[in-house]
Amino acid sequence: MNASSVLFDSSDSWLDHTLANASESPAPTMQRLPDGTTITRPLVGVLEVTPAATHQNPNGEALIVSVGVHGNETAPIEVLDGLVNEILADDWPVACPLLLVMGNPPAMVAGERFIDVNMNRLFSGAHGRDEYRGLPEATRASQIESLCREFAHRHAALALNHYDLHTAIRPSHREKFALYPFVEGRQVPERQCDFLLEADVETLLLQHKAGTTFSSFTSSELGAESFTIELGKVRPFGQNDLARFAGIRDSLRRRFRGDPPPASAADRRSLSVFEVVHEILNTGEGFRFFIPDDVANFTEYAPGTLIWEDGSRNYRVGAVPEAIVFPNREVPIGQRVGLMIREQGVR
Ligand SMILES: O=C(O)CCC(=O)N[C@@H](CCC(=O)O)C(=O)O
Ligand SMILES: [Zn+2]
Repeated sequence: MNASSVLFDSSDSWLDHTLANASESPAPTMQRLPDGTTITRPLVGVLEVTPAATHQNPNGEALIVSVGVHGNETAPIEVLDGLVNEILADDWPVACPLLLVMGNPPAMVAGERFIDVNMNRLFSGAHGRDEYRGLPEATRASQIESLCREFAHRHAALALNHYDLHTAIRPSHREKFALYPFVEGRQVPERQCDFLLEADVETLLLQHKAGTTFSSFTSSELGAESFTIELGKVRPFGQNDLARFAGIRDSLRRRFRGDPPPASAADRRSLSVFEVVHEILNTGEGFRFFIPDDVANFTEYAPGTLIWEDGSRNYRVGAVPEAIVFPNREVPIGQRVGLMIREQGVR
C-alpha cells in the first residue's frame, strides 16, 4: 500500500470513484489527513478510517456503516458520501475507527437492487453455497465479511456497532424503521433506542430468528449491536430529497465525532416496537400470495385474513391484527416474500 497516494482524484468523491471503478480492482491505497487520521481503501467502495493515536474516543466505539447493499437504494449512499467529503475536507476530526462500505457497486451503476442475486441474503457464509459459486455478489459478500472480521479484531477492545442503511421498495405507513437482528437472549440497549430516535427512526422491528443479512452477520458472528435501517423510499441518484435524511446524517456525524448524545434526543418521543410473528417464504409450486403488489409497509390485516397458501399449507392472521412489511412475490423459491408483524408496545 502506498502511503503517499491519494484515495481518488481531487475532483472526485468517494461515490464518483466507486461508480467509475465498480467492476475493477484498483490497488489498495491510503491517505493521511493533516490531523494524523488515516483513510485506507482496501477495496473499491470500502474505506477504513483510523483516527490518530492521540485522538480521544469518548464513546469507546468502532462503527461499521454500510449503504448500497442494494444498488438502487441511493439516498443512504449520498448521505454517507457527503459525510466522507466532510472528513476528507478536514471539516471535523474523526474520533472513532470507522469501516464504511458501499455494498454492491455494479448494482449501483446499473440502478438495480442487485445484478445476479440479492447480496443481503449472502452473509453468514451463505455466499459459499454451491448455487452462488462464482457470482460477483457472492465474492463481494465474502470480501466484506473478511474486512468486517479484521476490523472487529483490530478494535476488539471497543464496542462494535453496525448500521446497514437501506430504503424500501414500497411506500410505508411508517417512513423510517429499523430491524434488530435476532440473537438469542439479548435485548435492545437503551442507548441504541435513543440513537434511533435521534436519527428520526421511531419504529423498531425485532427479528425472530437469525438470518443471512449483513446486519445479522455482524450481530451473530462479530457480537456487534447492529441494525438494518429503512430510511424512506428507493429513488435514483440525484432524485432524493436529502432534507428527509438529515436525522441519520446528523446523528452519524455526531457519532463519528465522538460527541455525547444530545440531551433532548429521546425526550418527548418514543419508539414503537413490533415483533415478527411469521416469515412468509416462497414455498415453490402452488404458492399463492394474497397481498396486493402495491400495498404499503405496515398495512394491517384483520384476524383470520388469508395471507398465503400452497397445496398443503397456509397462513392466516392470528387472534390480533398483524401488519405486513417488505411484501415482494418476485423472489426465488425459499426466499422471503414478506414479514407478518405485530405491535409489542412502546419504549
Ligand atoms: O422494500 C423492500 O421490500 C426491501 C427493503 C430491503 O432491502 N430490506 C432489507 C431488510 C433486511 C433485514 O431484514 O434486516 C432486505 O430485504 O434485505
Ligand atoms: Zn435494501
